[in-house]
Amino acid sequence: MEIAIIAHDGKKPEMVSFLMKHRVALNNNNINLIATGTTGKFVEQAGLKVMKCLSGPLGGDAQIAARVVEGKTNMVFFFRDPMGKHPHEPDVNMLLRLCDVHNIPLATNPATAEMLLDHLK
Ligand SMILES: O=C(CO)COP(=O)(O)O
Repeated sequence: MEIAIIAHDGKKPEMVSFLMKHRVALNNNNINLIATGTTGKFVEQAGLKVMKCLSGPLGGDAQIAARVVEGKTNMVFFFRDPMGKHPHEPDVNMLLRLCDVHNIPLATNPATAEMLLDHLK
């Protein structure tokens, strides 16, 4: 199973600590992580294996949206910063919309992501 992980800058530390907390569940369920570029770097530095796309503003959200459409990504954890403005907001909205179009579970905060992971156990 493939889970896409994306975090805006203000949420990257939260994403890393979320993944570290759940690394055993991620391993046990054979989950492959894919991430936007900078989120992926943070996660790699924490010692986890992750496939990296381009950075979000350079099209990383769009690359992940394409994987959702193609049926390659099964779940998306997108920790958005509700306080921030982002130049690539249209890409972000496209990804969220396509998750709904294709009925792909989407968590925009750690509490929801935890519930989705619990469901896999
Ligand atoms: O901007 C993002 C999502 O919209 C995240 O991209 P990065 O992981 O490259 O910072």
